[in-house]
Amino acid sequence: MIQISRSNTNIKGDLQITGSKSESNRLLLLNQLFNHVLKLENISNSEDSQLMQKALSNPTDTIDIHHAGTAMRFLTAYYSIQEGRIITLTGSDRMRQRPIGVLVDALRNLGADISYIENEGYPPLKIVGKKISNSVITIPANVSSQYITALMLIGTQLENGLTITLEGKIISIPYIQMSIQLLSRIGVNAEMISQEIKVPYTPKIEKKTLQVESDWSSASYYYSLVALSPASQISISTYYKDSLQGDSALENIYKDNFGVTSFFENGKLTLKNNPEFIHKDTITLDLNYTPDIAQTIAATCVGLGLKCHLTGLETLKIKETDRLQALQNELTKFGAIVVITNDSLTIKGYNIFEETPVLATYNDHRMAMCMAPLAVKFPIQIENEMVVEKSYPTFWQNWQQLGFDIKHL
Ligand SMILES: O=C(O)C1=C[C@@H](OP(=O)(O)O)[C@@H](O)[C@H](O)C1
Ligand SMILES: C=C(OP(=O)(O)O)C(=O)O
Repeated sequence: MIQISRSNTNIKGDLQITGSKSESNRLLLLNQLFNHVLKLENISNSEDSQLMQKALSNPTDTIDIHHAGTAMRFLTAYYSIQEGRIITLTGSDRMRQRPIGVLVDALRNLGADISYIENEGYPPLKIVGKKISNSVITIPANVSSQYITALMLIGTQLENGLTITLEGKIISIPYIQMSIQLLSRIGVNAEMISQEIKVPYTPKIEKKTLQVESDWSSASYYYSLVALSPASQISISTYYKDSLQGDSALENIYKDNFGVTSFFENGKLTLKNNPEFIHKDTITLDLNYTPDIAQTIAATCVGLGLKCHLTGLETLKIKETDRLQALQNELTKFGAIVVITNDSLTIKGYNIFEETPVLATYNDHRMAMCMAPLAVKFPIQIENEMVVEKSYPTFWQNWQQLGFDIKHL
């Protein structure tokens, strides 16, 4: 457990943030599918990307991808088409509670041989790799976009390509668009028209060097910190205004709601607080396109004592933890009156709270990181702080660089 505090809000800093784990895990898998012709720069040093890399070079028949959702979903599709390999694909206790039935059903309909080792619909899986010849599939799009990306990535290898029809509400759309754009960058002309995605069979791609942009979800913690710190200015690299990552919506969300201005110059993103900004009484946002920054935004509201009504959060229950329940539990420790439903979180007001809240992290990196900015307001304690490794292993070092006092208790 750590205690994190600081004595002033005059925060200045210049940090290098690791590559996007979403871009990295897609490109690592694509590189494997295309015989390593891609040279990948600024690959994420996150635990999830390391697990992906290790899995892809692991010749054994049992692969444990721990908490890494993208790795679990993308590798399920990948091993399904590895002819002659039989794999047990497993993960952490939490991964065994994160549903995968929608993807398994789709792959089975394409002809894959996958069975459940313990509970129907959940990892661990036994996957018998085989040649898949079907090329048309319909899949519900309202549970996780990762299932759709997983199918798109292997679609490049199917001899008739793959046409995916999306059923129902499409959630986390920017992650599907990221997959289309990355495929396009390596020369695969995938397209999405309305509820249909087409991925052409692509036997081979050209050699190419690709630079992974730094992780925008990780940038959210600096947006929050600057929002809470009147005299602050923080620069983070390497980010571009024109991003593949949906969480780059942070630029507008924090400008319009919290008075944080973003300046882009030569890959450096500088965040400045506007002390004249007049906050709304209640922040209202639909975060369906950006589920991974919901925790950050809720915590920013608490730091500023603002009410909020955040919607589009139906996927939060099946992430690293039930994030809606976890947020309610933890934000209440700051006096927030929090109401949650299946897909929303509302802060209705505040009670007085006791000093130095002790915050639980639920094996969820983002529960630790979203709370850290609140330490500019009051000292906080965070349990199991190393959960951050899942996406951002140097998080606490970076906060020390910014002048935060971090004591191990
Ligand atoms: O494709 C991806 O890289 C991701 C998609 C999103 O998941 P869902 O589609 O399950 O919302 C997001 O929350 C996750 O962190 C990464
Ligand atoms: C939901 C996340 O990751 P995953 O689903 O890949 O485990 C996340 O990083 O917030």
